[in-house]
Amino acid sequence: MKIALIAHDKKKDDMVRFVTAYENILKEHSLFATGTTGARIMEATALKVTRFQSGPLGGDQQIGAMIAKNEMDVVLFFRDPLTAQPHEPDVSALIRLSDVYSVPLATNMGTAEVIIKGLERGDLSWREIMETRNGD
Ligand SMILES: O=C(CO)COP(=O)(O)O
Repeated sequence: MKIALIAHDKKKDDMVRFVTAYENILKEHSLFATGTTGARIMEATALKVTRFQSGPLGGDQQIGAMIAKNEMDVVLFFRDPLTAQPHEPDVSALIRLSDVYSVPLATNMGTAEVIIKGLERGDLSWREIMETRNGD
């Protein structure tokens, strides 16, 4: 599965704790991240992450483009609901596209835990089945 990992600045410590706790599950998947989030994850773990631009410089849009091509299976986006973001339109666009393509999206750690446990159990394998069918 292709998984996007994104965290606003005040949520980056939470993201590092999260990926550290679930490193064994995440290492089985292809990971993508916005620039600074990806750098923090790679500093803290042995996970390999494909990094895009930093969020304010277009990283959310790059991940959005993958969603629009149905090339992203899960988005874990630890948003900071208490701080205004200069690139709020990009954040909203990413969330909107996840809904357009029915991509499982967590915007906080509680939901991310549910998704990651579902991922481990195979609850999201329908996405791979759909990809195989669409590729026919
Ligand atoms: O701003 C972000 C998402 O909207 C995250 O970007 P960085 O990971 O580069 O900090």
